[in-house]
Amino acid sequence: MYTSSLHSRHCHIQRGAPFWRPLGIRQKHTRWCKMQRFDTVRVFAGEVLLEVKDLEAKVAETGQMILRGVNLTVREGETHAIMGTNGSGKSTLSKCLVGHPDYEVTSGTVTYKGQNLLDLEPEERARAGLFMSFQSPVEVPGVSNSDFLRLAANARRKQLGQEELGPLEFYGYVMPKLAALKMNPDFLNRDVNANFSGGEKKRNEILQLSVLEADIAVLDEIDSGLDIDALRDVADAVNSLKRPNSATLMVTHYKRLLNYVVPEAVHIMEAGKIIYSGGIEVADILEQDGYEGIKSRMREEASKQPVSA
Ligand SMILES: Nc1ncnc2c1ncn2[C@@H]1O[C@H](COP(=O)(O)OP(=O)(O)OP(=O)(O)O)[C@@H](O)[C@H]1O
Repeated sequence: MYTSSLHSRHCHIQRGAPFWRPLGIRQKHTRWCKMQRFDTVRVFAGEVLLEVKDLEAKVAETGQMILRGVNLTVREGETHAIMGTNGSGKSTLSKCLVGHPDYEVTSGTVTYKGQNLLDLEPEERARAGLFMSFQSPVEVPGVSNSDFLRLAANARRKQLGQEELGPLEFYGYVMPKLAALKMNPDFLNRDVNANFSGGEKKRNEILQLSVLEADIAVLDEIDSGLDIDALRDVADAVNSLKRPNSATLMVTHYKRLLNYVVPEAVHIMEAGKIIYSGGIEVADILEQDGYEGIKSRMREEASKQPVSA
């Protein structure tokens, strides 16, 4: 267990708890925690990895506005889940983060490890440790998975100042990763995603994440189309790839993924904005009462807010 998760337990504040308990693990974090009034969102010590502020974006071709002011802060060691109705903009947000050319950011900022992410080309973002798994990964006939993965891994290693891997060295590097993901080594010889089943494509996405050793993994519906065993394998793999200084941002419709990859924060998107955030209980409300349950919780909380003079 790493420090941040240990600390998160100490920092898990229940509504009505009389006082903060001094924690003494990391003074800086303690001070930061004391400034916050969190309910059940767990708080971590890590530095801010990704900060999205007032992000607005449109479809480049049609000009249709999709994101209408997204705010999100992700710290090292955290896992966040983004949920929301179909068409609310979850995938668009993910794709804007990786610089997908279909979208144009019209205002707002995205800071990643202190630098302006929006200034970077998509491949620079990937080399800097930002990874996105797509809902429908593309097939690349004629390019073997091993060549593709080795090229991607070497680009990232170069960025990190590490030695590039030759074909044999790469084999030694990737085999334990395949084993950890319970993937057949045949995956390496097949063309990228070509004729892969839906579940195989999802596993292949996670293999890419594992090979790239990304610092922030944006996983768009990584659970869709998986049977229960595959869901567990993929979730185990995602958990095993977490590091104290990395973070995971998962888009999902279903609580079942969050039973395995437990997030510190769950955000609800609607009409291009995050309208509500909380802890895992948000996913529970959604599962039990749907989006009306979230709205009713929002109304309840609003009614408890003191009316300003
Ligand atoms: N490239 C595009 N061209 C045209 N419209 C788009 C494009 N990308 C997204 N949209 C539109 O933007 C809206 C948001 O789409 P997005 O895929 O981000 O939603 P989502 O929340 O991920 O939905 P789902 O849960 O169904 O995957 C939708 O109305 C969609 O039709």
